[in-house]
Amino acid sequence: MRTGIATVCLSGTLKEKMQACAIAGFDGIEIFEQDLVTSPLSPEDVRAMAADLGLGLDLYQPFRDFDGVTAELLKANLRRAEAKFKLMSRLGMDTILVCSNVATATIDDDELRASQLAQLAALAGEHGVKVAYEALAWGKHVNDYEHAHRLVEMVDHPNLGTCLDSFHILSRDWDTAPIEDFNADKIFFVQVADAPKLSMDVLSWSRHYRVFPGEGQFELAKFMGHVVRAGYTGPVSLEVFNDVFRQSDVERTAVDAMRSLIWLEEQSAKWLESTSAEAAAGSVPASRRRYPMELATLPKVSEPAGFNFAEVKADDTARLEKLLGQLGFGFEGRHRTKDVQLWTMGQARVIINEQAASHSEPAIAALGFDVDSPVIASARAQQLKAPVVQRRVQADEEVFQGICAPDSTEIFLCQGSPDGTAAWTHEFGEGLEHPGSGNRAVIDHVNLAQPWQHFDEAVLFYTSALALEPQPFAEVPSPSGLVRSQVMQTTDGAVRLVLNLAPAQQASAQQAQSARKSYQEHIAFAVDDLVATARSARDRGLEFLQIPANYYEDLDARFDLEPGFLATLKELNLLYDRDADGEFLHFYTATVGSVFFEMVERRGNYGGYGAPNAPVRHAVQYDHLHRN
Ligand SMILES: O=C(O)c1ccc(O)c(O)c1
Ligand SMILES: [Mg+2]
Repeated sequence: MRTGIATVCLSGTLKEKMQACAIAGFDGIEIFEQDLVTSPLSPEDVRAMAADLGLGLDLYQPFRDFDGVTAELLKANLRRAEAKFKLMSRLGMDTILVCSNVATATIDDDELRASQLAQLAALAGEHGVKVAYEALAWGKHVNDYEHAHRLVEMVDHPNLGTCLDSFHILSRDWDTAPIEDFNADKIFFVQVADAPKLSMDVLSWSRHYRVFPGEGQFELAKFMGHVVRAGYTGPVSLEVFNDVFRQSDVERTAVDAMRSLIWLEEQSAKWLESTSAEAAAGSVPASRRRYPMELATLPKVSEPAGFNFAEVKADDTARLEKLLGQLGFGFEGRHRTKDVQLWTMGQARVIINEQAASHSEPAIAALGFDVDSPVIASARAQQLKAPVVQRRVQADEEVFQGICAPDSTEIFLCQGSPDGTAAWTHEFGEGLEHPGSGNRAVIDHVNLAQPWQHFDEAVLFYTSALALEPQPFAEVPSPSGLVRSQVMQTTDGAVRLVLNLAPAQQASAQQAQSARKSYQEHIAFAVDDLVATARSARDRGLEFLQIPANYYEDLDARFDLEPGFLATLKELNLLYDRDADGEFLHFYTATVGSVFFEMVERRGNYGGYGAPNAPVRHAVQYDHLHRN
C-alpha cells in the first residue's frame, strides 16, 4: 500500500512538514495549496526537496468551485485551472483534486456539469495533469461519491477520475459496497480520515474533528476493503483536519499518523480475509484471493490476559507504603539491585519506585501486561513505531520487553502464567518470608491521565499495539470542567484501562510549574468482600476519601436500598452502583502525590466502573486539592 498524508494534517512550515513526513516514513504527500502559497520555497525548491527526502508529491489540492456554473464563470475557472496546471508542472506533480462546487454552482444539471468537467479534463490532458473529482459531503449539488463517479463515467476522459475521501462518504452514512464495482482506472486518489460520531453540521465536523484511522468510530477497514476489491493501487493518503494536530509537535503527529496507516493496512487485510471466508463458506475452501494492492500485515497478538503489575512513583514513598499496608497489601521486599519495592495482595502486584518522581512523569510509571509472547507483542509494537524502553538488567534478571506509551507510561509485555504468578518476583525480598496477606485480589482497572494533546494518539496506541478495544467515551462533570473518559478494554474485561483527558487546569503559579501533578491517576483492585476489606482498612487507620452525606440521600432515592445496607455504605464511605447486570461497590483512598487507589467489588456481571459516582469523586478530590 502506498502511504500518503496531506500537509494540512500537520503544524509548521511546508519544509518542516515535509521533513517530518519523510522521517515518519511516508511514501508521498498531498500539498495543500495554502502551504505552498505561504512558503518562501519556490516550486522548484519544493520539487528538489521532495526528491532529496524521497517523498512523492502525489496530489495538489484543493481546486474549488469549478462545476455547474455559468458560461462566463466557466471561462474564468478554466483560466484559473490552467495557472495551477502550469504550477504543477514546475512542481513535477501530475494529479490535482477538484472539489464539487459548494459556492458558485447555479445550474443543477448533470449534462452541463459533465460537459464542463470534460473541458477541464481536455485542458488537463494538454498539461499532462490528471483531475481527481471529489464529492464534498456539503457540496451544493454533488455531495455523494456515487454521483461524482457517475459524472466521471459520463465524461469518460483519461484525464478525469474520482477521489474517494472516507470522511465525505462515511459522515453521510453512504453505503461503501458499490465502490467494489467501480472501474479502478477511474479512481485517481483515495483519502482516509476517521472521526468520532458527532451530531453537528458536516462542514464543521469535517474541518475540526477528523482524526487518524483508529482514533474515531468510522468503519475504515470495510471502506478500504471495498477500495482494494475494486482493484485500486494508488496512494492511500491521510487527510485529517484537526485543531489539536495542527498545533502539536509536527514529528510526533507524523509518527502517530503513520501508525494509523500501518494499523489500517493490517485491519483492511483482516477485513478482506474475514469477508471472503464468509463468502466462500460452504462452497470452495476460503482461499486468500490476491488483489492488485499489496497489504502488509503485522505480527499477530491476542488481547492481553491480565495485568502483570503496576509501578507507581511519588515523592512521599513512606505514605504510599502506609496506604498499601492499610489496604491489606503485604510487603514482599526490595529488589536485589534496583530502588524498588514489591507489595502484593493476592495476584495484585504493585511496585513502588523509590526514585524521586519528576514533575513531567506520570504517577503510574509503568504497567505490565500478561501476553502470549512478549517477543511477538514487542515486535508488533515496534513495527507500529512505539519507542522501546531501555532498562538496565543484570545477567540473572528477567528481561522485559518494554515500550513507551504516548503519555510516557512504560508498558511492559510480560509472559503470562496459567496460575497468575510472576517469575520475576523472586528478584525481590531475599531472605524475607513472603508475608502477603492471603486475601484474593487482582488489578481491576487502571486510570491514566492523558495530556490533552495526546489523547487521540493514546487511543490508537492502545488499540493497535495492545489490542484493547475502545468503548464509547463519556464526559464526567468535575468542578474544574468536563473530564473526557475513554475506556479501553479486552473482550473479557481482564484488562481495563480508563484514559482520562483532564480539563485544562487553572494553575496557580506553583501548579503551573508542575502541571502534571494536578492530573491524578489511580489503580483499582478487585476483592471478594469489599465491606470486610473496608472495615479492616479502617481498623488499620486508612484515610478514606470522604463521601458527602448528600450522596447517600440521592443513592437511597435512586435505588431504595435496605436501610442497614445504606448505613454500612455511609459509615465506611463506600460508593454503590447497580445496573441490569449486577452491582458495584467501591471506595477510594486519599491521594499521595498524584496517585490514589480504589478498591472494588463486582457482583453478578456488572461491567462498568461506577460512572454515576465519578462526579462525586472528582468533586471531593478537587476540594482536598484546593484546601491544602
Ligand atoms: O473542507 C474542505 O474544503 C476540503 C477540501 C479538500 C478536501 O479534500 C476535503 O476533503 C475537504
Ligand atoms: Mg478530501
